[in-house]
Amino acid sequence: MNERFGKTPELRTSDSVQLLDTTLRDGEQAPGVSLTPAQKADIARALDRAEVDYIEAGSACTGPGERETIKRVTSLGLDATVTSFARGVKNDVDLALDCDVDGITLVVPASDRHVESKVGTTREGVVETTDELVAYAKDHGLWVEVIGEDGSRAAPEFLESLARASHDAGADRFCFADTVGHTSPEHTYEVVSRLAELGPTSTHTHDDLGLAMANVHASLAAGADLVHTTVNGIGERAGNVALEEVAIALDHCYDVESVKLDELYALAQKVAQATGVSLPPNKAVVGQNAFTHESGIHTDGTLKDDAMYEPYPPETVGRERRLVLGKHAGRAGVKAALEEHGVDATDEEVAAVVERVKELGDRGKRVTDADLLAFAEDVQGRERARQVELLDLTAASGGGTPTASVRLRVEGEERVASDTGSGPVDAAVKAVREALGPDADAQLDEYHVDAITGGTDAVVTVEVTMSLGDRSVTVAASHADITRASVQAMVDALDRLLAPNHTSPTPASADD
Ligand SMILES: CC(=O)SCCNC(=O)CCNC(=O)[C@H](O)C(C)(C)COP(=O)(O)OP(=O)(O)OC[C@H]1O[C@@H](n2cnc3c(N)ncnc32)[C@H](O)[C@@H]1OP(=O)(O)O
Repeated sequence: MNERFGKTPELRTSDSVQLLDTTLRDGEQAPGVSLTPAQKADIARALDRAEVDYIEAGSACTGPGERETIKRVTSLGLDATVTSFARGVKNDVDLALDCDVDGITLVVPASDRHVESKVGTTREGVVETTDELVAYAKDHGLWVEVIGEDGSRAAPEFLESLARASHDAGADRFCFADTVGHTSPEHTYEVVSRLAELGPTSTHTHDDLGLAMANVHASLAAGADLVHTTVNGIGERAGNVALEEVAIALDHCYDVESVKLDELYALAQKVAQATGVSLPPNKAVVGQNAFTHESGIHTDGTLKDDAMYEPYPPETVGRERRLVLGKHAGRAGVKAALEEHGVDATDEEVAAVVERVKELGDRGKRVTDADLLAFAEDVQGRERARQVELLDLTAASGGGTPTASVRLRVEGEERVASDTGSGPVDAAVKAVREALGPDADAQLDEYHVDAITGGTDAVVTVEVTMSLGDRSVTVAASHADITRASVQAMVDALDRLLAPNHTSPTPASADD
């Protein structure tokens, strides 16, 4: 817990908070997202590994395909309680039952807009249907949470009578839903306080005003003890509150355990990959920059004390700290980066490398390990024979199987190889590996493509991070041909990794 910050605030947050993750239902409702049965099963397993209490696997009413997918999740034998969304319609409950779920989130209209204009009923009609369907679902052995849809725009007294009717009919809990993400923490606190008097209360928040997290904490302070989340905050429109943010905030600020924190990063990456919704670099907890330090003052402070510029250690959430270089770099960071690559440098040499790093950074460029090492070689007047050089590359795709051939010079000897792949880049990368044989036993840890200019004639920059043993190197290459840029970056990274690691400081000259 955060001893560094002293006293835990006296909020009425329950000692135990459960999470219902709805990535597979509300998360999948994000425009353009559709998960295959295998992807849903894979994400469900990862959520279960993280010990999420409830997994909403989908909406059984959507169609036969979705029902097959939900069945696939329910057949996994997970520890989590697996639920399906159901409208206030008996057939939806039956369809959920067909999928062998453990429970349902029964969504009934709560605001007059939803009651009258959408569903075309009355408040009394909603209470009556809720009463019948909760009793029906409970009779069939389901865990039932009633969600009053658009609850934040509903009349609080009606929401209370709906919650009371739900509990009276046997519902396990009632959920306050800020369906359109429009409300304030104060309103949330007031309404949830009233609902929590009536029975177990959950909260479902959306981020349209950027208040999803604030409203979660207002709900918890008001007595709610279950939070609906999605991984990476994906969901309808601006999305839902993010699982990883709720979990770390509960742990860090209130010492409340909800899920296994060290599973969060792997989970976030899995969901980003499956949904195609990439993680913004500045995303809390799981964004690329969340534990990356570039500015000199921060890097220097972090090198002196890990906690200097971090709220909690990255390992807590399954991550590692990164120190990178750019226009804000200082001597301490550059010296540490050089040492990491086995380069000893005098203070004067470090200062000269810092100057080069800043010049490159000023031009808006990312400063890679390869750039740093090239600056150091230049400043120290070292000539370095390349270990691996790309002499020629031919790649063909479109129509037949993508194929690529490469000609490399490896330690003075020419080597040629060709291979096929899922695309020209894959084929070329395989051909490089083939040409290098066991020498290329390096891992490709990260591969990132950026189009620098717009249009189909764009120059692309490919940045790769490769590692061999305990050495890792980041290299970028730019070219109008993405295959060429990819292979060049990979060859340059291998060239660095295969080079002898240690250099000595330049002997001080008589003039020094
Ligand atoms: C808060 C949320 O996130 S809501 C969840 C959103 N999820 C989904 O929409 C799941 C995917 N949806 C679907 O596949 C389809 O919309 C279906 C199969 C559910 C329904 O399809 P259709 O019968 O063609 O209806 P359609 O989508 O046009 O309209 C939705 C219907 O649900 C009704 N409905 C909406 N909410 C509720 C509710 N809480 N309780 C009861 N009925 C509801 C609407 O009144 C409308 O009924 P109507 O056709 O009689 O006016």
